[in-house]
Amino acid sequence: MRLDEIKIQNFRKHSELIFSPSEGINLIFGPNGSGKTNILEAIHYCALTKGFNRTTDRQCMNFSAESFLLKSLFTSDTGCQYRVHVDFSTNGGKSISLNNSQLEKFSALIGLIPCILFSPAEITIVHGSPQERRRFLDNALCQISKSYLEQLLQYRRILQQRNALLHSSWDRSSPAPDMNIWTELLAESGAFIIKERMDFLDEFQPYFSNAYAILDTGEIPRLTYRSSLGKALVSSDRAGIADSLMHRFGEIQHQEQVRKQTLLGPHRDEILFYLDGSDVKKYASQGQTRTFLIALKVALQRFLFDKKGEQSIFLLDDIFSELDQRRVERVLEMIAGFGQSLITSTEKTGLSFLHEISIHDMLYKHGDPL
Ligand SMILES: Nc1ncnc2c1ncn2[C@@H]1O[C@H](COP(=O)(O)OP(=O)(O)OP(=O)(O)O)[C@@H](O)[C@H]1O
Repeated sequence: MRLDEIKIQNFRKHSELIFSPSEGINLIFGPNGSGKTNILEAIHYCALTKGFNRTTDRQCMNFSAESFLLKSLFTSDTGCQYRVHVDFSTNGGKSISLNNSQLEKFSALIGLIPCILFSPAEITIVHGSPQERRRFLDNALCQISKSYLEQLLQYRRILQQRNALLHSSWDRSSPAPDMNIWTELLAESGAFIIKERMDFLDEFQPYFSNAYAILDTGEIPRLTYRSSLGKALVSSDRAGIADSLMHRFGEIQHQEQVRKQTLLGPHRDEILFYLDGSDVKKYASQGQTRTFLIALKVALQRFLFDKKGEQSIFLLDDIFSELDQRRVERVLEMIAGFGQSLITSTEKTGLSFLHEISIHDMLYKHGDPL
């Protein structure tokens, strides 16, 4: 997949900007605060329907505007063209269209335009709460599999219903009458998610070990899934996981009624990151942590390609300040010739294999309306 063009109107710092990146590695350079990251975020919006981290649509709207508009054109490796328009206004909310058809569900876009982000803020994947690591895993899986995305949305709906039921049941000595139905639905949907996540980590591990070994030698990295079922998870097939969940829900029924929330399931699971057997979150240096993160992302690029047969667009924010020169060179070697990448930097590098473009040359001046 490659981005042919993006037109940006009233998004973050940019009132009007046009950018037509080349194939290969594009380096966007400009001074601090000139809006380079804002451009990557706009591309992220068009590919994955939202900005970075947990920013809201409103935060992305230019301070002096009432709306923003992003118009993008992507071409797949097989030559299919996708025109994605994202429109947000304070009155009308957000709408997204694909090839001029309004999307009823934004999730329909997920997976169509594979896109991977590496940014300094993403360090929360390693240092943040378990939720951040689950999000990394879910985002990767949702780009690979539509059924995973649908099941995840379904699971969230069931969880919400079950929690509402736990919350509303006034009689704590016995469960609400239809609680069992919701528990069964949750166990079934949860088992699907747990199984997919465990399979993903098994398959992804060699990709990750390879990428890490290219960036840093010596340590052995490992990714492990820790289910909230703990030792109660006795089987790794889907039906077995569902049985284990049902059994355990029976055991913790009283606890759940007292705490009024669902205490078990993929929303409580954890992904652990290790280097030579030590927890990365607790023991790794800053440099090791960043290397771990970039290895995760580069590995994901290869993994998505093998799964989907489509190259991902790689957005790399600020790698020059995040990694030392040797690691940056290795990353560039790994991504060169492998799809389209967009990198931000305050300086030109002069490297011949990069397409270097100043942010000032993208600012819209005169001509056709955006
Ligand atoms: N909603 C918004 N409206 C207007 N300006 C905004 C908005 N959100 C962020 N900005 C401005 O965008 C600028 C930051 O842009 P960005 O992070 O893209 O810069 P950058 O070129 O990547 O900088 P650096 O090199 O320091 O990483 C800041 O000046 C910030 O005030």
